[in-house]
Amino acid sequence: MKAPTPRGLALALLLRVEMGGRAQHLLDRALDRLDWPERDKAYVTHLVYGALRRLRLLDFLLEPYLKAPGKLPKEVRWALRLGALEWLLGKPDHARVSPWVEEVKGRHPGFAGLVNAVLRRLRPREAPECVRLSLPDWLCEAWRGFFGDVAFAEGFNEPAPLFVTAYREVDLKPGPIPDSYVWERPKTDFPALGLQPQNPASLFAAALLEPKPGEKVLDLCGGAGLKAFYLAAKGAEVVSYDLNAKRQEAGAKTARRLGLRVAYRTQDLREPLPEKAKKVLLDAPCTGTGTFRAHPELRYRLAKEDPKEMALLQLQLLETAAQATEEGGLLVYAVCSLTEEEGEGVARAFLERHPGFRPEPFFCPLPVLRQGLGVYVAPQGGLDGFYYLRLRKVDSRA
Ligand SMILES: C[S@@+](CC[C@H](N)C(=O)[O-])C[C@H]1O[C@@H](n2cnc3c(N)ncnc32)[C@H](O)[C@@H]1O
Repeated sequence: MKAPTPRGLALALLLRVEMGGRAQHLLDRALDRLDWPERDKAYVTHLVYGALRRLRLLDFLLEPYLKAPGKLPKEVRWALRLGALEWLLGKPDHARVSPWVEEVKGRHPGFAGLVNAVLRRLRPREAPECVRLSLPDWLCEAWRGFFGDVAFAEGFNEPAPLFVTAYREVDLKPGPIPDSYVWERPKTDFPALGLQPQNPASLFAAALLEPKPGEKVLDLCGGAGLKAFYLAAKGAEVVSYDLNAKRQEAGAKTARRLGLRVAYRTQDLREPLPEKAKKVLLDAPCTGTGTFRAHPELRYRLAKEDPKEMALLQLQLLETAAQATEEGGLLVYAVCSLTEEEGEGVARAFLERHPGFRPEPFFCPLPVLRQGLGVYVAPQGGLDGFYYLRLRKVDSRA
């Protein structure tokens, strides 16, 4: 069988994303197995992420030249989108058109002429803002209403630096908060170097608990325990709870490799916990609208009702977290989402029912998109969008 070209691999991966796969996972798996030069791997990544991040805009640019784009063979449609992406990014015709025509010739020869003609005819076209940002209209409008402006979403289209949290002394470029660094080499066996890939906005949720040596901390919805690693490294005694035992097993392995002690317990957190602590972190499941940079396909899969539905689960989990917080203690609620419902909406509903908790102010060293009861972090400079609410339990009777 003919070895795939980087363009051919990008086409194949995009077809799999269209069938429901996750781009990041598919790319990692495919590229790990290939001994291609880094340049070629980076090109595949650039094409896959680029096409998904600008999908609505690419379809808008192609629209005047295609009668029924939905009826084209899927590979032809992706080849057109990728050719349009390279046009948008300023690649000259001679380096852009014939390579995509060749890819199509090998798969659907009858469409090679069409691809050639369309890619040569592309012209600038003024797109509405939500199309330019490749956001679904419902989310774009909700963001415009809540944040006043949606321009921040352009941050999702920036290339993502790879951030790592360091559990050893390292000589790397510092990230935007302590313990966070930028990894500028090819991916590697990170735990062997005392490193854990982690977005600084995610790390900051754990830092907000200000963990002290010997303190007991509950890490709720801890998943593999990425935030638990940080808390344990600061000397806290961490118990990490999650529903997903498989994720926890993988986390326990990484914790051992990093030389950190984390206790894992598997439980559905809609049920009360058997223990309490002065410090509790709830990193709740969410719609992930702050992670469109790393997961560009997610935006096309969400429905308008999802944030509201997710907020109901988040409130239930926050109830468990509140009960597990000792009087005088700190409770941090975090989500990697930027919707009103999952952030301020949850905060308002929770505080109405729990007058014994009050928001505990904090300084946010990351770019702030909006501040209310909690803080929304802007997805800028490679940061994921996040919402944090820090609460103090002042009276356990109320
Ligand atoms: C945002 S992720 C957590 C990421 C993790 N804290 C980290 O830093 O890597 C949300 C987690 O909530 C867990 N989860 C969802 N519903 C749950 C439930 N009812 N009870 C316990 N965990 C749940 C998921 O398994 C997932 O690991």
